[in-house]
Amino acid sequence: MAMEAAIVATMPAFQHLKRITFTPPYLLKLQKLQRFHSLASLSPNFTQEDPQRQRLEQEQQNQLTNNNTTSRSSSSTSYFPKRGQTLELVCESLAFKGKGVCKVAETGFVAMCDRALPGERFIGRVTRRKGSYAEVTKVETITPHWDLVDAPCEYAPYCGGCKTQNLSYESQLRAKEQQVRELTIHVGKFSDKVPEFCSIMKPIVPCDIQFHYRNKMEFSFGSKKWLPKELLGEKQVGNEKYALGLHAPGFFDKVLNVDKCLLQSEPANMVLAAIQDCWRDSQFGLTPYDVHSHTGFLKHLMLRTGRNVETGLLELMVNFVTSSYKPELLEPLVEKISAIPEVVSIMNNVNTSVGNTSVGEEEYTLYGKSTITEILRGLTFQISANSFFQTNTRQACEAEVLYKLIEDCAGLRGDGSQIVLDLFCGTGTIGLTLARRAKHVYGYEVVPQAISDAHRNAKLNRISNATFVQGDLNKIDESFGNNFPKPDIVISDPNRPGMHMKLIKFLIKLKAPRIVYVSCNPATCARDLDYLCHGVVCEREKYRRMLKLKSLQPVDMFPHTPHIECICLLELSDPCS
Ligand SMILES: C[S@@+](CC[C@H](N)C(=O)[O-])C[C@H]1O[C@@H](n2cnc3c(N)ncnc32)[C@H](O)[C@@H]1O
Repeated sequence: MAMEAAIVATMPAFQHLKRITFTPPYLLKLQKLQRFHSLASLSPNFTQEDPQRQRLEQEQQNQLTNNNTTSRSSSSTSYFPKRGQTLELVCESLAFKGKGVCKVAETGFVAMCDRALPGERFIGRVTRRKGSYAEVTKVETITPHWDLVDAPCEYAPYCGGCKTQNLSYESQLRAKEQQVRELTIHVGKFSDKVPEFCSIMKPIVPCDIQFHYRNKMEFSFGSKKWLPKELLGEKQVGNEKYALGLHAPGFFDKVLNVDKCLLQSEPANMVLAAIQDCWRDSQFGLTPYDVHSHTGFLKHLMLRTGRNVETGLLELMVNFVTSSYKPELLEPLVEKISAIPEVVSIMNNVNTSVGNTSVGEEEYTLYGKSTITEILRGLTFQISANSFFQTNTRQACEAEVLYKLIEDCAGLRGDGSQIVLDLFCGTGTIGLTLARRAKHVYGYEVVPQAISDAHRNAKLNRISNATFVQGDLNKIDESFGNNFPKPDIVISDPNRPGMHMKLIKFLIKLKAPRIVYVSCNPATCARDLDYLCHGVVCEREKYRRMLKLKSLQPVDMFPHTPHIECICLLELSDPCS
């Protein structure tokens, strides 16, 4: 096995990649016409040349175009509004990243608009052409969307996090379910005309609490405060233009200052308020990092909430990401926040790069311990600053919805005879919860800290039948698989870009009886399901269909945001092959 210790997951280009399935001539024509236009980037991790991304973008574009042409007159094909033109639009549904899919009433012309919600009639201004549709910004609402509710958060109209807070929760769920269904049909190429489709597509599982569910929030320090239009004329002097909060949508260099976030825990809000109260005080000499001049000290503030295993009470990790190691500068902040009883850990990640990442090259403990704990399906997990842990405590840990569904899909017999391969294992949460019923679990993950956490978590829970290996699953070679026995069950839980073609090829060739694909991006999920279930041709080799989609279960892990989690069960179509 040649797994490299590279930390950065990249998506190298694939030459020779094409689908086995037949493309009808009208689509080929359409694709030719649209070759130079592409849909909004799905993920910053994709490179421009990546055929996997290009194909997904093309499919999504076709999806929009196809849906569009079936419900409108032919006049729209020649119609294209100019940049800057205003249009009266009606939003019909929500698409990827929560953008509203909107139409011009007379022509059926499609425009995508951020923050447009289903049912809303509005005036939009064309900002750019994207293939066969336009991107617009909202100028004025004529009639509001259906199922309008008051957004409890004062920042909701501006903040990029909660885009649908003023849409009733039932409507949010409907929109998410519809989006998963559409992507599965149009990108995943699964027919909704076959009788089994209804039993495959499960209704979305709601989250029974819609606020204070996030156990991790990352805020940015910025040298330019983002202001709403009505306050733009106000003069800001000295440190008043500094901000700590969330990036305003579309502005990498402007930060919306926030004093609290309704998605995080109350103690996390206390910490945020305490820092807001003093960090601009000129006597401390603290400066936010400026993304243009690359000067300044404070980059990010990460707040993680866990639970004390003995008492069940909340415990908090505060992580300052700075551009250099100067602990004396952080001392006044450390003194203030360590007085909050829930704060058990204050960390400092030092990141000297000019990039925006919050993972430091060096990590220091400024106060207390270097990890916090959480309880999940009866096991204790220690989580360090940079390790992944499911962000919705309620759905993952308290109500145990997500992990119970994964366990049910894995369907382990429980006689201790089966091998589990846990791809993208993070701190080992899925693998360790399954280890109790398995013979052995093999986990793979790129972040070294997460692998140390996984080892520590196995030990902590007295689990000895689990092996965790650090490596980049985007860079596997032919020898991957030689170091573990053939698995009976594969769990794959990648982050938003989905699986690399190398891994997809490996999984098709592996012929494991069961794959549980856990995804936080229904677009890349649909693409990967298509590859796994319908086959691909890659580097002139054919990888034929081997797997059958048995169930697809959306779970709402992120109320008020556009994100959707899905658990998919795939089984070998012919176990004897
Ligand atoms: C969605 S998380 C899932 C973690 C874990 N399964 C859980 O439920 O806690 C995705 C994980 O994949 C890891 N990852 C991302 N890219 C990777 C790559 N190229 N190779 C291996 N692991 C990767 C991330 O560090 C992260 O821990």
